[in-house]
Amino acid sequence: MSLWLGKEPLVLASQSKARQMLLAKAGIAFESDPADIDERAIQASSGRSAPGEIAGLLAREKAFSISNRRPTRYVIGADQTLALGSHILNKPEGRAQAADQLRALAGHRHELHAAIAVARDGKVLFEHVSIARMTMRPLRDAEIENYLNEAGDAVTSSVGAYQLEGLGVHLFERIEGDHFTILGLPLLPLFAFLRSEHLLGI
Ligand SMILES: Nc1nc2c(ncn2[C@@H]2O[C@H](COP(=O)(O)OP(=O)(O)OP(=O)(O)O)[C@@H](O)[C@H]2O)c(=O)[nH]1
Repeated sequence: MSLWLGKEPLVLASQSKARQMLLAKAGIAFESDPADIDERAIQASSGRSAPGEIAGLLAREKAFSISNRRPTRYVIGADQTLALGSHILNKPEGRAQAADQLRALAGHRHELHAAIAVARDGKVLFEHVSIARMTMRPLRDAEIENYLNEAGDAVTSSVGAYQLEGLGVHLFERIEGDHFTILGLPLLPLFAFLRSEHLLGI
């Protein structure tokens, strides 16, 4: 018996290499079909400020946008929002912004709100938001520069300018939350839902 029992592969509405890797390593047959939505415009027009609500809204919008053009397919949308107190940070656009973000995060605890939504034929069947709490070490400017020299452009593909499973581990003194939430795809609640839909063989 294979692991994925769906008639057709899952559709992951994401260009995120981390999310694709997590599904692939979990043995799930899927196709990537990134949602081309304007996340910042949707966030701005939503009037929402709570990080979990923003992440949930964007995950739903991504799942909807792909589900409406992939009839009968189970589509996963995901989004991750970083909250430092009441400030919300998005993926840094380049090295300078990554350095600024790390200077702001260093010595403080921030939250990662990771949302998923599963849609089918334009209807949301499941949604969930998980939170991880990340305590970053105090960092001298020289440490930040050294980290950025070593980590390179990869820092712009993550909302906090780090890949925890890589060099990002050096930035932290405490982590509360599961690995999948931190990488942006809470697999445990997602798989519990898919199992309830008899789509998983384990
Ligand atoms: N590899 C890795 N990726 C991380 C980590 N923390 C956050 N991310 C990634 O940061 C990105 C958060 O930005 P999002 O806007 O949610 O997603 P995206 O990368 O734009 O991709 P879409 O799903 O297509 O919107 C996701 O790709 C997460 O996988 C981490 O510790 N390691």
